[in-house]
Amino acid sequence: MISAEEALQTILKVAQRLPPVSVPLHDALGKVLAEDIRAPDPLPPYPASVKDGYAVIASDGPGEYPVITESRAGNDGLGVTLTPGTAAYVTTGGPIPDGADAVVQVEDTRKVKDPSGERVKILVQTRKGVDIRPVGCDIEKDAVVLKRGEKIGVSEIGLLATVGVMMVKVYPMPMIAVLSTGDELVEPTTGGLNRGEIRDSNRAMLLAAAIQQQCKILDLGIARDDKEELERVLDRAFSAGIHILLTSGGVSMGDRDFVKPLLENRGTVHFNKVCIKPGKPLTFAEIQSKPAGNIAPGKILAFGLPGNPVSCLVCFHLFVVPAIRLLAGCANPQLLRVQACLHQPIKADPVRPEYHRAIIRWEANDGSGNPGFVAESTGHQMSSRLLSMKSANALLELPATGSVLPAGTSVSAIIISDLTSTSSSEISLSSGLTSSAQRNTCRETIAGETLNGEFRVAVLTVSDTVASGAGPDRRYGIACCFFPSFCVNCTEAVLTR
Ligand SMILES: Nc1nc2c(c(=O)[nH]1)N[C@H]1C(S)=C(S)[C@@H](COP(=O)(O)OP(=O)(O)OC[C@H]3O[C@@H](n4cnc5c(N)ncnc54)[C@H](O)[C@@H]3O)O[C@H]1N2
Ligand code: MOO
Repeated sequence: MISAEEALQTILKVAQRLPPVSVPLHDALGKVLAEDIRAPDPLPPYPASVKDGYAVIASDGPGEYPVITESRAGNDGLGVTLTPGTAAYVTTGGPIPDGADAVVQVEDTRKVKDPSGERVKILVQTRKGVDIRPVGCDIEKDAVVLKRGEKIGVSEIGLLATVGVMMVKVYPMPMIAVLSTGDELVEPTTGGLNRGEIRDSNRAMLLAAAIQQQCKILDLGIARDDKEELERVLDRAFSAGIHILLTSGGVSMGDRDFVKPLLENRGTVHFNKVCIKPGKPLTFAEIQSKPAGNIAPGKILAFGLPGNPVSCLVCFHLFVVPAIRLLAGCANPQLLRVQACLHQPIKADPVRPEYHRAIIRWEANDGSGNPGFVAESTGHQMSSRLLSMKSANALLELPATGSVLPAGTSVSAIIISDLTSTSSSEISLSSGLTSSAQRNTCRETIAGETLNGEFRVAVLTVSDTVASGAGPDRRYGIACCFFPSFCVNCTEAVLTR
């Protein structure tokens, strides 16, 4: 049996980045950039005011001056040059008129009533350059603002909008096909179960896990423990343009465990047992797909996941997630690890390194007197008990010592989900709320319409500079914050002036 590390290295050696594609800015969120992005122009493109106030000539000093122009955006004040003894009104981000070399914020000035024209009293002495953003001070012309291999998050979307990139070259997310195998399996919609039947949980779970990783999915349903049926379903999947195949069940020692022999027959099986608990019978194969219709041939990574639901999901996290990341262009496909102190004693397995399901949260005192992560076991760890996976956000890596690790022991924890949902601050805050229903449901009335359990966010850019085309609009970045998948609702919610 190979180790988890050897298994992962084998998978990562076989996996290859998918060829890049160009996608609209909206679809780039969460993907990995396949090109360097340069700024075509400097930001700001003109010397811009940092404050609402008055552009002045610093050496003029305090005193009363005529306001000869206003510069708010675009062409305002164009062609007007400040001469000694004059000032210009400017707003934050507005272009600094020629001749001016400093800005005095409005709080340090007083408007002077004068029927012959607008005048201002400058109350303070300023210095050359104060409250002016020189050309290119945020981004220099031709600077590389984003590099190939960087993941596109919300701020990266803002940067792409800033430099005017609306079609982005990215690595696509893989297409994953999911098949459950087993004569005992029935659809989750089945009401009463007959003897020997269980509802198929793995397929719904794996499809959800693939969606969570932003992958495209193909649901292959349930295949009976029948060699011909399995061959039929899988051969169809192999020519459907998929990049990853996930089967669950039928990889152990049963007389009808047909998945392994079929993968052997169709491609190269790299390993079929890993020394881990749970997940021992994990099988990994490489299949070369044949061209079909307009689908080009390619390499398919086939994972024969164990049927036990926990083993199946743990293997997905440990091996499939890094493979997805590599295919999707991630420079570092490895999983995130942190150290966490055990909340209670845990007995380690004597033979196989264990991936113990736990909920970790940040505590002001992790037991050592210092702040840190504390890991609480999800209870009984049998690989059929899916409840041991519920709410788990980490897999504790316990070496196969067979001994009891006392409470307070610091162990490595692989992060498998968002940590924010179990932060200790949230727990103490929510205890002050009257009911969980109040916490989870947003009731809002907009123009007489009641929206239950759904937020609608409208994003509007209010800026003369942006409206005149003189500055970049970063509303895409804000919309992405609210809608991680930048869905259709989002684009509907983005308004322009
Ligand atoms: N003689 C041996 N038997 C077993 C060994 C072994 O080394 N020698 N390994 C055990 C380990 S470890 C695991 S894990 C399981 C994995 O077996 P399979 O991958 O062949 O899976 P099945 O036998 O088909 O099913 C196992 C278990 O999981 C349930 N299951 C299967 N698919 C689903 C599904 N889609 N949704 C919900 N539950 C599912 C199934 O009913 C079984 O209870 O093998 C051990 N045996
Ligand atoms: O490896 Mo199995 O997944 O222990 O139950």
